[in-house]
Amino acid sequence: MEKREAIDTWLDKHRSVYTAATRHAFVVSIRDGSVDLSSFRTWLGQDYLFVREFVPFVASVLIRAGKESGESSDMEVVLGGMASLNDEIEWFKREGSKWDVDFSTVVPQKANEEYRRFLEALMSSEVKYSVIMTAFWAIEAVYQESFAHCLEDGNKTPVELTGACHRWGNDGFKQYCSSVKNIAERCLENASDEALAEAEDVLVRVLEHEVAFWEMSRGG
Ligand SMILES: Cc1ncc(CN)c(N)n1
Repeated sequence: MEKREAIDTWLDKHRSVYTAATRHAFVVSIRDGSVDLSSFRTWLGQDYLFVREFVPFVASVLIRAGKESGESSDMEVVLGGMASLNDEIEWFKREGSKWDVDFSTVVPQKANEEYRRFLEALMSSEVKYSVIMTAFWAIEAVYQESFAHCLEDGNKTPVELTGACHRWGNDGFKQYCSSVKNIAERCLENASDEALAEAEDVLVRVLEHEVAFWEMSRGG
């Protein structure tokens, strides 16, 4: 296998789960305007909790990028992601008021808890840098691909939801995801067969968690 293209090779191999994660019925319903607003509110509350758990995960990626990468630009890319998470949390708070979602009363649902436990396990120092970077890319890329789809030509996305779509569907976020992917690909190029197998497994598991997260938002 051409290691440089590991991620794209895996995406081809696991195309059905990748499509399930990036073209989920919940996302498609935003794009075609049929979205159930109570599902959107559920997603908003649950994702706010997720993002708060995601911050320590990204902090651990940042530390690893600073210590292990050998490339100073890795740390800058992750730091950019950290800065946008700060804005994201402020955005969630504004949206919570707008949609009347009181985050202090939101209880994490099973899919959210399971995703959190998965993130915690990835924060272990035992997990290889190439594996954690692959996971990090996949988590961000699913949102980028999903919400960009809601902004593509022919969309009927309700105007009050376009803010969410622009948050992850904008070109700057796409560029950031591409930078994270380049880091992951560079690491995978030099990875052992064992690390490659772990990275592929983690990639699929991220996609499965993302599908479960959308399902949960729809009340599934
Ligand atoms: C579930 C989930 N996955 C990814 C992201 C993008 N940081 C998010 N906000 N929520």
